[in-house]
Amino acid sequence: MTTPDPTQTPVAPGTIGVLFMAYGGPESLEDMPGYLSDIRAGRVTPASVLDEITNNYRLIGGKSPLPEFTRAQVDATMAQLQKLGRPLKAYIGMRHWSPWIEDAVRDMLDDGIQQAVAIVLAPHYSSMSVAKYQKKIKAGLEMNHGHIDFVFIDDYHTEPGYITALADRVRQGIQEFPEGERDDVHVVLSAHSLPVRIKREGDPYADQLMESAQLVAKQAGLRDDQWSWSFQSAGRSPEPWLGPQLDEHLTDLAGQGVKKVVSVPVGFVSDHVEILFDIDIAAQEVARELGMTLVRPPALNTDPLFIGTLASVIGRALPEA
Ligand SMILES: C=CC1=C(C)c2cc3[nH]c(cc4nc(cc5[nH]c(cc1n2)c(C)c5CCC(=O)O)C(CCC(=O)O)=C4C)c(C)c3C=C
Ligand SMILES: [Fe+2]
Ligand SMILES: [Fe+2]
Repeated sequence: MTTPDPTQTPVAPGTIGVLFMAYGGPESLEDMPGYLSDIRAGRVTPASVLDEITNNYRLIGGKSPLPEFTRAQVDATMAQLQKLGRPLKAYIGMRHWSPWIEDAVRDMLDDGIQQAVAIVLAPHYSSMSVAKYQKKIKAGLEMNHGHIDFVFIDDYHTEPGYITALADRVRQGIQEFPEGERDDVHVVLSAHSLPVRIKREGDPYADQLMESAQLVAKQAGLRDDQWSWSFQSAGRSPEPWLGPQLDEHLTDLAGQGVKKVVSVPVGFVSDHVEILFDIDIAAQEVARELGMTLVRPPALNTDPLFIGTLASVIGRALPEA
């Protein structure tokens, strides 16, 4: 066995780290108590909530597909970035499960990375989402007594490739209905809810979502009365969360005579429980009970336009050569 030379860094000098961060997801049902404990910041998860969420994951295959989609998105984005001819190395860090952001930062320090770009696989900024990922990077640096010059990408919610990819999804969803019925289809754009208090605190999240939604609707050529906004997947805490929630919203739409719905979540960039359970199972059931047909086109995942967006945003954030 060879002893590693401590003076030899494993990456070429000048290599820039690209840290991709995502929410993280359980790899098996046994992970659920630990995963929920991290999301709930150590607060005990009531048994009924643990059972309910574990069952939701059971219904989508017993694990989260998010880690695999994240890896595929990272590989595809790095393949695009390679064309720039710059020395880059990708790292993946999750906020709520392994591989943890703090561990990715330690790996970067071990590799001798001095400059890096950090991006969250979530296009909209909030103090309760993107800011928390960035805080974890800082914690990782402190924990390991290291320094890396990070460029933080805060948001990319108006990027043309991202908007076009979503507008394509909207059109794809509408085309699932017979030609003569398409004028009656109503599009519901949505994103993860957050507690209402973020609005009082001046958080840009809700405004950024609305900007994305308006751009998508315009690009998809929707009439103003042909689309609407809804939040989804509110957490189980007693404080008020941003609404309307998807189930209430579908009920309202049904009351207005809407029978055909296309659901496009604009805040999520890959398939995970908030889409596969909250929309494909829970919202579908509500729609069925209301006599509606609900179509949910595929998530962005490795859509080339979305991957091109990630590569372009990261490329622009790279430090000067
Ligand atoms: C913009 C903010 C959030 C995004 C995006 C988000 C994505 C996301 N969430 C889950 C799974 C769960 N989230 C849960 C709670 C929860 N989520 C957010 C915010 C975002 N989540 C908050 C503020 C909270 C509440 C935390 C708390 O302190 O209670 C939970 C726990 C159960 C619950 O409260 O519903 C789960 C599970 C995934 C998979 C996901 C994907 C990107
Ligand atoms: Fe969450
Ligand atoms: Fe959630």
